[in-house]
Amino acid sequence: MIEIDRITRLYDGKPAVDAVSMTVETATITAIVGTSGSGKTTLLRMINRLVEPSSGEVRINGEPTTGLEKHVLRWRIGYAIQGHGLFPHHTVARNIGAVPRLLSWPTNKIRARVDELLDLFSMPPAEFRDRFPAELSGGQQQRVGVARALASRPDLLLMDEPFGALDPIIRTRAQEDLRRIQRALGSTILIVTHDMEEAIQLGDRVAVMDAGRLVQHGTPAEIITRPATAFVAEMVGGVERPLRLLSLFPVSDLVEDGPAEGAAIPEQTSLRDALSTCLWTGRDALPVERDGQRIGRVTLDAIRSRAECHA
Ligand SMILES: Nc1ncnc2c1ncn2[C@@H]1O[C@H](COP(=O)(O)OP(=O)(O)OP(=O)(O)O)[C@@H](O)[C@H]1O
Repeated sequence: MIEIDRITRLYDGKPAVDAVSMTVETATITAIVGTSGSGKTTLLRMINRLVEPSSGEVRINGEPTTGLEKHVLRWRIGYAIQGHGLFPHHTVARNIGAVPRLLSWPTNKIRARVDELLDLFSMPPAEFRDRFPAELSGGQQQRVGVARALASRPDLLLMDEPFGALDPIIRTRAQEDLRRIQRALGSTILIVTHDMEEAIQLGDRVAVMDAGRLVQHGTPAEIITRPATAFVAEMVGGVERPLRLLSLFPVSDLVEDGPAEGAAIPEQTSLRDALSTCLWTGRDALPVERDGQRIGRVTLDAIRSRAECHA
């Protein structure tokens, strides 16, 4: 568990981050979202002490970060940034194994960890281990950057706009990969983004920053249905709120008995995609299946009631 306790950073007497407190549970993703200049990067960098707090403290599993040497802290906290920051003259394997090597892991353990991570990121080790960063696509470089940050099994992974440079299709893939890998490894991740869509897709919790303050911290559904301030409501976006809400839930939440015509959809389909299918095919109910077996239906009416944000 990571506890951020009334952490503040002043520049020229003015707070860039103003008494922010937040608890991050182990094995979850928290997305910090806010407009430019709201203090997201400063908050993130105070956690690994790239920026020293003016006041307040951060505790990792109960231990204040001020009690740890900075280099030890950097090993325990992975850091991935936009533009990946790979060493250009080192192979993929050396890049990923950089921190484990500093920690004097045995060579075979480093190699096994590098291969495990490359497999998880869908980059076959035999093909990619010995390449140099310049021989990779932008998306592959970004994956190696994240793999490197995860290599030593850090207590926490900090990510600052890691997908900012990727085109929209690769970006969606990268988000899905991160979610899958985070679940597989049980990693604890704090990710900074200015994109609310990314925050609600990726975060178990979303933390909204405005002018250095944490204005709301909750589940994506809470942020969408009960925005704490006008600023949060604006960030979530008026007309898109119902669709964003529907994207968070699978069809299995609303399965009921009853007739429905046409092709079935899998139960893990999002309600947003089910709505699109209803509208696109002109049906007001869709059969739902699990492992190829029909388990019931979902209706347009049920989807519509779930989409109500009560704004
Ligand atoms: N080293 C510094 N010296 C003076 N002011 C700074 C410094 N670093 C950040 N600031 C100020 O602190 C505020 C928060 O900056 P920060 O980079 O944390 O915001 P951000 O939310 O990450 O923005 P962006 O999305 O544009 O990166 C800004 O007003 C910025 O100008």
